[in-house]
Amino acid sequence: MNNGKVRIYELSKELNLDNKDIKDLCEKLNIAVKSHSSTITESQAERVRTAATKYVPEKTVNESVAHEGDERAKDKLKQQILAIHHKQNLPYSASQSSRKESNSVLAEPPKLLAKPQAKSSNPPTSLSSSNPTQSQLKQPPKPTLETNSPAESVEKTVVERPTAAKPKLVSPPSRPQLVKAPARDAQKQASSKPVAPEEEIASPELKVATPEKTVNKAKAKIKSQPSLPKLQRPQPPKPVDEIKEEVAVTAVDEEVAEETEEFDLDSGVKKEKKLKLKRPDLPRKGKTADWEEEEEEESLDSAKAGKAKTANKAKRRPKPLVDDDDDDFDTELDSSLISTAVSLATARPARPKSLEKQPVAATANKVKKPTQKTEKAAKVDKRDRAVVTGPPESVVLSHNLTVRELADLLNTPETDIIKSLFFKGIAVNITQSLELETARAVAEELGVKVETPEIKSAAAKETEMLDAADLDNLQTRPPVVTIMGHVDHGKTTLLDSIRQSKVAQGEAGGITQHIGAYHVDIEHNGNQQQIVFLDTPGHEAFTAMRARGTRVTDIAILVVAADDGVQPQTREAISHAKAAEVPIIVAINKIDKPESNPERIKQELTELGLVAEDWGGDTIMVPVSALKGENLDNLLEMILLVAEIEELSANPDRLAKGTVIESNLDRARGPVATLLVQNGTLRVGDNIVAGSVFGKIRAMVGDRGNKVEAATPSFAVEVLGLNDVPEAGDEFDVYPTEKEARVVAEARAEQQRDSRLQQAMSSRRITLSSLSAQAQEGELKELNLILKADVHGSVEAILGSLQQLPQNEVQLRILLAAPGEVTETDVDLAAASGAVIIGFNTTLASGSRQAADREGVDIRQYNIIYKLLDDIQGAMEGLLDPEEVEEPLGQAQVRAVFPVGRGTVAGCYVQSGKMVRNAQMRVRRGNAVIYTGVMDSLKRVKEDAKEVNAGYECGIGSSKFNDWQEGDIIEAYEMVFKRRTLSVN
Ligand SMILES: Nc1nc2c(ncn2[C@@H]2O[C@H](COP(=O)(O)OP(=O)(O)OP(=O)(O)O)[C@@H](O)[C@H]2O)c(=O)[nH]1
Repeated sequence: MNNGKVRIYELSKELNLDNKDIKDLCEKLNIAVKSHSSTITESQAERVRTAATKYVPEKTVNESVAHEGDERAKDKLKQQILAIHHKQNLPYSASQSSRKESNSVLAEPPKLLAKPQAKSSNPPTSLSSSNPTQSQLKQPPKPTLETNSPAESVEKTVVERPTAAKPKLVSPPSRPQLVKAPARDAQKQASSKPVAPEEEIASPELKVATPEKTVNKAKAKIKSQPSLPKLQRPQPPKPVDEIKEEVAVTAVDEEVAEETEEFDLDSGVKKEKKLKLKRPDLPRKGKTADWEEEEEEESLDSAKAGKAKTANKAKRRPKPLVDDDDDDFDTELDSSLISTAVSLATARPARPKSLEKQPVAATANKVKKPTQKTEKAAKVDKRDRAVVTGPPESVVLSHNLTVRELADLLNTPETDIIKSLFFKGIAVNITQSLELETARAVAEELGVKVETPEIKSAAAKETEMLDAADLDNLQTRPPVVTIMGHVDHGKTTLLDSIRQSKVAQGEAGGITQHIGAYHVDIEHNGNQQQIVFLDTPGHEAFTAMRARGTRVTDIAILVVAADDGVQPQTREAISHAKAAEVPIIVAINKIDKPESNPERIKQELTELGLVAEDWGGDTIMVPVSALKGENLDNLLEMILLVAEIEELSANPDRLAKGTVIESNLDRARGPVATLLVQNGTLRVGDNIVAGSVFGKIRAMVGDRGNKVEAATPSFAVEVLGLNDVPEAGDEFDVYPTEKEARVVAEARAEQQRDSRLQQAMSSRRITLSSLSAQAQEGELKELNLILKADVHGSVEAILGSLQQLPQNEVQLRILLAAPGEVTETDVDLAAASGAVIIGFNTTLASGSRQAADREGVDIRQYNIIYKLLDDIQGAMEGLLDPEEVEEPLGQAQVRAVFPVGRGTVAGCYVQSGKMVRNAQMRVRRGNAVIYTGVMDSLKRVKEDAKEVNAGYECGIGSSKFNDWQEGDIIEAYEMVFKRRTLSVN
């Protein structure tokens, strides 16, 4: 209804008659109408309604509907015919014209294809069921909803599987899930949104190939499945204002119309209004002006439809939805309708991946080249949507994704993302994969909050080392044990004691610096058994390494000093072991000390969930003295006992695989790595790939410096022959042939290079851009560093610690961090970038010292991490601008005021400190400061004085202040510059 005017087609629906019938009636009643979209007055409409009660429509039943053989409601058929007529008309004629126009015959079928889907997805049951009006209303104005619609359309299509009986080709797909989630919430609600499985999305492609077949299939399916149209009812309405706005901008015309129709169908309310949004589906002759423009477009579109119906649609899309009943939008119904449109617009990403799987794309494949028009139209479409919707508030990023996927996720045109990356110095194309960090940077730049799924503890065992094939040939293997615990609780001493050697004595600063692996032979139950110990460092900076140690370990020994109790790293060790689901044995150490209190330790551990066996729990706790070697046998017994329970096994008769425990570049021997064999047997001559490093094992060295020919499961060996230094923590595999191994290594190296480059570029650019504002304000300082250390583990640990330093005012830039000697190249880099070189436990290659002297490069060498960190922090503080602070000098009281010339002088008594000529002074009267300025003159008796100390009288004057009063207090002070320390805020 519309300003007292009624359109013919509205009336036809209202009266459940064909437009033609209404036109006939009008003719009989002498009411002039041109077409179904013509309007008549309400009174004329009333006459038509009256006449219609007696009117018997001359209807011919369309064959295609007749096929359906649904004789249940003949009057319904009328509507169905109408619907089918419309539905098929458009695509058919479009494809016809396309055939005539071009050879791209395949361009059209997708629409047919899309239709059956759309149909099937929508609630057609209602069409064939009891409500004729509904069936009529269900006819979609255009079948091309999917053609240029992105993912959601596809999803929707798939989700809403064919359910109904007949008019499947007609019904537009409904989008209940889209309606639910207005744009910004779309991402958040992703989980609740039905997602079409890939294969289902792909199904349209298959159908494209054989449209008729598909249609038949769809029909068959539809017939066999009674449907539930009600389930697809549009969801909660959106605020009207918002709706209006979005509709006006996006003009999601046809989709809106279709949605509207569906809503009408289901709700049975306000159908006229919605129908107005709908494109009329009858042949258009003598249309009213309202329709002419669109009609014209449509004919044009039809003429080119063979290329892409989507193009037509997209072309029309920007056109605002102008209808004479705009003012009707404030109805509840229309709100719902628009909310559908909004969801479509917002939930639809710019160009979803799934778009490729849609009919059009599928067709494009066949036609070789998709029509430019389609693409262009799709772009226009995207732009429109982007304008309207914008990115969501937050997204969840869990893995690398392509530019296109990111664009989808962020609801942002791909071009914007490409542009953003370009400005970060990263040139990408739409299909290029982006690192998680890069994607995060882009998202954050768009103001989108990025959430990452909880990061799995580094300690978690990630890879199963056993394959199914190994199960037939499993043999017991020694347990791999990690000793963990707080600094100085006696880990190294314990291991040392067990090994009967003095490992602890050789350590710099008394701290274990990197993982070592040691084998211990023990007699157990009359058999010689072995335990492999991984010695992990205790300093908290080595958390990452400790986590890694846990990842390869079978049993964790938690050392707790009985005289110290549970400490932060004790807790941390427990959480690592728990994350890796590794059984824990507690060694309560230092029981030889008089102040030791094992029971207190048990109590503290109970609070952390480790309850001793003798306290009724299931955690084995063994009191030991590592220093005195007390009770160590018991501890080892317990380890073997737990190992037995764990049934540790591996298959030694296969090519080895395992984990790199440690690695470094040895000047004499080249890259060296300590490998823990976790399955199979590692042999000299094996072709190995560790991470992305290829190697042919030249030699293997055991933990006692002995040459080893083969290393069976659970054994750790140092290997030589790698062509580079692998990363500690990398897994390694042996390949049957060198060629195979090389190919794998090269592929991985390539991948890593790309990823590193991208990461480096993005982080660098991001740092620069995010810091540029501060730099402009002169607040930002940078300290460039080059870090060289003995092994990877140390590099990681130092980097981890450096990250902890506050960097809000001075930014640390690590230009290079790698294991190895400090080389001349490092010096060159430092000279070029004004960096300081930090060497940790490493030496200087020949020539680098001279180069450093020549270039004026500072090389600092350390072997204790605390010292290194202190120095770096000091250097950073040195870069801070000194702080200007007030330093009080003294206080004086005005006892008398003397006129001198034109001014006055205050006769004072210095109460504390001293008064200093030309110092700053503050004059207080009561609580108020009445003057702040410089003490221009200071006299002692009548003589000028530089300073007057406490307990003396003096005269104080200022050229700018004469208003002295008895009782005033003068505070003298000076401003001094003080070196600042780094603060967290
Ligand atoms: N009295 C006594 N002292 C011990 C015992 N075990 C270790 N210590 C002493 O405790 C100190 C630290 O021992 P370490 O073995 O270096 O401790 P750690 O846990 O390996 O230390 P980090 O490597 O720094 O993590 C040394 O002085 C040891 O002699 C023990 O059972 N009894």
